[in-house]
Order: sequence, then C-alpha cells, then structure tokens
Amino acid sequence: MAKPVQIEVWNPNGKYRVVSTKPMPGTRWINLLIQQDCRVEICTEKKTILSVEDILALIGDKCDGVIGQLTEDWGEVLFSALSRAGGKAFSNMAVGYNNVDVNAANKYGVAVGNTPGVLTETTAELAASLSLAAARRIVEADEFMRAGRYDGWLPNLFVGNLLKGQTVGVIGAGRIGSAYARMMVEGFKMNLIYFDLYQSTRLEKFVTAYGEFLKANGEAPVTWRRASSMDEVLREADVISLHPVLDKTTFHLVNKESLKAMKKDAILINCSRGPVIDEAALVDHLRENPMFRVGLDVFEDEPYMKPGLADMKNAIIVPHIASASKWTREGMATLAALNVLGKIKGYPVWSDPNRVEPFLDENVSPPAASPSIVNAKALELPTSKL
Ligand SMILES: NC(=O)C1=CN([C@@H]2O[C@H](COP(=O)(O)OP(=O)(O)OC[C@H]3O[C@@H](n4cnc5c(N)ncnc54)[C@H](O)[C@@H]3O)[C@@H](O)[C@H]2O)C=CC1
Ligand SMILES: O=C(O)C(=O)CO
Repeated sequence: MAKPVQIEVWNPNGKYRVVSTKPMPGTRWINLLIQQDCRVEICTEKKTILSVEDILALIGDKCDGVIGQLTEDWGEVLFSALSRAGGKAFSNMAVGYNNVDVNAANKYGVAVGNTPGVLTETTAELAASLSLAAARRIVEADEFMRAGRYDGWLPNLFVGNLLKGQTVGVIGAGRIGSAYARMMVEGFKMNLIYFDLYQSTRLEKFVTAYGEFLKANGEAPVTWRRASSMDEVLREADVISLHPVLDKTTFHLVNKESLKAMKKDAILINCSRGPVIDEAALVDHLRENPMFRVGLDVFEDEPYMKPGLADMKNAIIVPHIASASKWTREGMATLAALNVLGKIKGYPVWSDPNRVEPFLDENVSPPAASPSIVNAKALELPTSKL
C-alpha cells in the first residue's frame, strides 16, 4: 500500500468523491464541482511528478473521478484501481494525452477527458515569442548586457534574421499550428508552407483573404502552400514550428536526416511534445551549425534535457510554459473538472471540442455536458444536442 499523501478537502460531506492530483489555478473549477454535491480532494504534496503509487493512495477504496496531469502515467494500474473504487471519470488537465493509455481506459469503461481550444492562442503566442526571440537572439543579448559586456553599438552586434517576406513552416496545422501560422503571417507578413495529414481549409482561406487585403492596399500579398511532405517544409522554410500530436507517427519526426535538410540558418520551434524531436541529434546539429537556432518549450526526457543542450547558445529553452496564461490555465482546470463532473452526472458529450467557449464564461452556468471526451465513441457516450 502506498503511503498516504497530503490533501486539501473541499465540501467534505459531498456525495461524489473527486480527486485532483495537483492544485489548479482559480476556484471556479472547485465551485462547479461543489455545487453538484462533490467532495473535492486536492493533492498538495510538494512532489512535482506523482508516481503511480502516490495516485493509487489518492484514489483509495472509493473514488468517483480524478483530474490528472500530463506528467502522470495513466494506464492499466490506475484505471483498474479507479474502476475498483467505483470511478468511471478521468480528465487530463491538458489537450495532449499521450500520457494516457486510452485502450486501458476503454477496458474499464473510464471516460478520458482533455482540454482543447482554451489553450490554442496562449500556446501559439509562446511559439511566436520563441520564434522572435530566436530570430533576434534576444536571450544571448540579454545575457551579454547583464554580464556588463556591452561597450557600445557595433554594426555586427547580435545580427539576427528578418522575418518579413520570409517563409514560415508549420508541421501539424491543427488548432495551435493554425493559430501560430496566422500570427506569423498576419503579424510579420511571412509566407506560409504547412504540412498536415489533413487540409487546413480555414487557415488557407484566412491567408488568401489577408493576401487580397494587402494587394488592395498596394502591398505585396502573402502566400500559402500545403506541402505534400514534411521534408518540403523543412527544405523551404526559414522558421519551422512543430504542432502535431505525439503518437507513434510523430515520434522523432525531426531527426538527424531531417535536421540536415533544413537551411543552415533556419529556426526550429517546438511547443508540441519533446519526443517529436530526436533531441540528441538536435544537440549535435546545434553544435555543428552555430547559425541554426531553436526555441524549445518541451523536451524528450522531460524534466531533463539531453546532455549538452543547456550549453548551446543557439538554443532558447523554457520549462513547458506554452499554455501558461492565467485565463488559459483557469480554463483548463474548468474544462477538466467539467469533463469529470459530466461523466459522473451522466451528461452527454459536447459535440464540438473546437467550440468550448460556452463552458468558459464565468457569468453563465456551463452546458450540462462534458466538454471533450477523447474516447466518447469507444464508450458509446451520447453526444449533446446543444
Ligand atoms: N507545450 C505546451 O504547453 C502545449 C503543448 N501542446 C501539444 O500540442 C499538440 C497539438 O494541440 P492542438 O493543436 O490543440 O491539437 P490538434 O489535434 O488540433 O492538432 C494536431 C494536428 O497534428 C496533425 N498531425 C497528426 N499527426 C501528424 C503527422 N504525422 N504529421 C503532421 N501532422 C500530424 C493532426 O492532423 C492535427 O491537425 C497537443 O497534442 C499537445 O501535445 C498543446 C498545448 C500546450
Ligand atoms: O495541454 C497540453 O498538452 C500541455 O502540454 C500543457 O498545456
């Protein structure tokens, strides 16, 4: 039996027992659960990443639902324990759910929730921030100033890359990839090339319309192109941002060969999942190509970096903060709580995970539905008609 862990309890006499493995931003998510007769137990253990044993101790003998984190290993052991405790509701506080064995959840009839949409612009803005910081060598210049090494303006001091008129490449033009593409096209008049398994029609229409607007105002129009392969993007783009899901098709999608295909002074951004890049190969490429730059929010062996990465001046590295805006993180907590509550209450599943705004207005009661359940079809859960 795992040792008991520290918890904070809200509404102790609630009929349903809902566990959150981490404190989450805001209080709306707690109030929404309390108002529906839930006892909410929040793990306040100082440990950053909970083990399976820790979460088993949290689940205990009776548990109706759990809100978990992307750092946790949700598979056979935890879903069987949750099922034995009478629970059929789980949600990741994340849109990515590569840490979840959905087949194991299906086996025990446990709904798996995630939090799409609410983090789209926040994440895309971080990817855009890393793109700019890498292009103009902001971090190197900041360190230079703080070290007292600035002794006057020089023609070649921290010369970087101009973005306007250059080509931005997106691998994975889904919600976040499309939002990022629009920011770089509309914000810096870059031309777009993207690769995805599916056509991103809405994105194409936006870029076409923006190009027509520019032309009507006497400026050179921006252009877009859907590449037939990822390699086309890697070869042609000046800035490339990765926004695919992490699955077996995208593991090490960027590797030693694909890095070689990129321009010597290209910029590579990763705000998706670390294992999309072969990070050891990336370190070698950064060492051998000082004009090549990366902006990384995620890492292959998170929370650890591959040896040598931290020493690379042509790498900007931040600790998985792409969705870290107040509004977004509070909204993720709300969506995750409503996923769990919806399954507990037997609500249907919301019909459009790309349109979660109805759940996020603090002044309006949320629809009686689970915002996003990734295995709704497998569990044959009804879809909301709202
Ligand atoms: N760093 C962070 O804090 C955050 C990271 N993420 C990551 O970003 C991912 C994307 O999120 P969304 O845009 O909301 O998901 P999404 O599902 O809207 O977009 C993912 C896109 O990847 C495409 N894709 C899948 N396999 C591919 C392949 N082999 N090659 C090219 N494209 C492929 C899909 O067709 C889809 O268009 C999440 O799964 C998550 O892992 C999301 C939010 C925050
Ligand atoms: O949502 C996700 O997938 C994240 O990585 C954190 O927001």
